[in-house]
Amino acid sequence: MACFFRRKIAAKLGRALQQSEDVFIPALSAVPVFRKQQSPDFKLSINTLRSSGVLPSSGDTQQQSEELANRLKQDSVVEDISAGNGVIHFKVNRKLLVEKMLEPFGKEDDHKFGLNSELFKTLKKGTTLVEYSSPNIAKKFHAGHLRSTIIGNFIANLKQSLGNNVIRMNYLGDWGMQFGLLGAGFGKFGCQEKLKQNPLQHLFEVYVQVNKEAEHNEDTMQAARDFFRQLEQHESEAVSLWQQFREITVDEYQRVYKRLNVHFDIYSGESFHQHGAQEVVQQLQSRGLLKTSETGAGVVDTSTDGDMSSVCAVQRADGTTLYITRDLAAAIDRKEKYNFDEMIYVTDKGQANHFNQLFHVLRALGHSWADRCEHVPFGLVRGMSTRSGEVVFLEDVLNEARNRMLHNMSQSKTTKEMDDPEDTAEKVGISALIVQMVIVILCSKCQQARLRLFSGAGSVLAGGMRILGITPVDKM
Ligand SMILES: NC(=[NH2+])NCCC[C@H](N)C(=O)O
Repeated sequence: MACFFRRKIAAKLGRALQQSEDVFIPALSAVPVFRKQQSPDFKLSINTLRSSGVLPSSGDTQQQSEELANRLKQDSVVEDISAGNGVIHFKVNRKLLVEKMLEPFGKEDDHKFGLNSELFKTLKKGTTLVEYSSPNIAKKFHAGHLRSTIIGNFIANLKQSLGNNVIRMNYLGDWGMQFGLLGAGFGKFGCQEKLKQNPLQHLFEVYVQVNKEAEHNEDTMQAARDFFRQLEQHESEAVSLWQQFREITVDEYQRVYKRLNVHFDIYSGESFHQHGAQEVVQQLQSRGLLKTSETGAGVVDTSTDGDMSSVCAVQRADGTTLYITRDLAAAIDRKEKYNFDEMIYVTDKGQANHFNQLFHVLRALGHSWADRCEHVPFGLVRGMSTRSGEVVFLEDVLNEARNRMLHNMSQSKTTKEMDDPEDTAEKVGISALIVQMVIVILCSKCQQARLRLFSGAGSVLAGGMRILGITPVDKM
């Protein structure tokens, strides 16, 4: 696409100076996007033209650029031409830019765009399990969860388009002491009516209240411990309350994920792997891999020299298992159930060490497929907030995106009258949210690979972003 515009500008220069357009191509460079909204698209270097003999090398470059710029006229391709210091700036026609960007999409079947290339045909295809989103019941759905949801879904879609059999999994934080607190707190502060009306909000409120009380009330803490013990021993009353919390949460999330066009094949969770976690500890023990730390915790040596300089704790001193122990059991269970060829975990980079340790211990247990497990980390983001305050629920973020778009539409002179502005705002607002996150990944990958942004996919997306007026909130 950049080629098309570069040629057009070169031809224009060729006509003005009565030269072959080819001599101007090396002097024309595309300006990386993301600078300023007002920045030009292409720059012509007067110095390059002087050294290649197109312009005389004597004389003032500033004057040369002004003279040349004055001889050029705007047309249907170039909408603005201006002289800078030793350069001429060109801005191309916005409508044409969009048309050119979208052109390749129209040529092929929408869903097959770019997938008919030889490279893609030779890619190995298999079963890919992608685990993403994975919020914790009764806790905040934070910015990291939102990113995981969008990036994970993007990866899953990409893998699917490439011909893999994709399993989309949500691994809920549905186990642990927080349920002891929630179980104990629900008896005091809970209300079935509110739970039905606004489940996530109500569970969160109960959780916050009971936490506050447990801070200074030992009885509450004891009640929480008791409730969690009852859960671990599968006592029916405790289990049925827990089950209700879980089901209601999953239903609610499913409803909200729909707005993002996100779905999961499986809602798994930490709760499924309590038993497996104990088994993992036993396997570690029987292989002589389980050591006892000074505090009495069960640990695995993950150091390269075998000197315990780095260890992974898998069991508390009281015999209970941890987050990572459940992850070990979950990974083994997924391999047995789905026999994946690769597994991808999408979380913020704060968990990078957790996943390194996870893969390390899996290998130590003889699971060579751990080499085909991958953690896709993304940068941590500052807390999310809406105009009405800090964000707790995914739904608030989506509503905020829609409302801001609705507001922008009402402010814009060019917005035409619409049948259903709310619906349009929903689609454009949520798309902006998604594109904004995806572009950040692509940009960071482009930069890592030292690619210029104004090339290939980067340019299409970055151009689209610029037209939509979206700026990435932060860097990866
Ligand atoms: N298999 C995993 N550990 N996945 C990530 C789970 C994320 C976790 N629930 C959290 O909110 O931090």
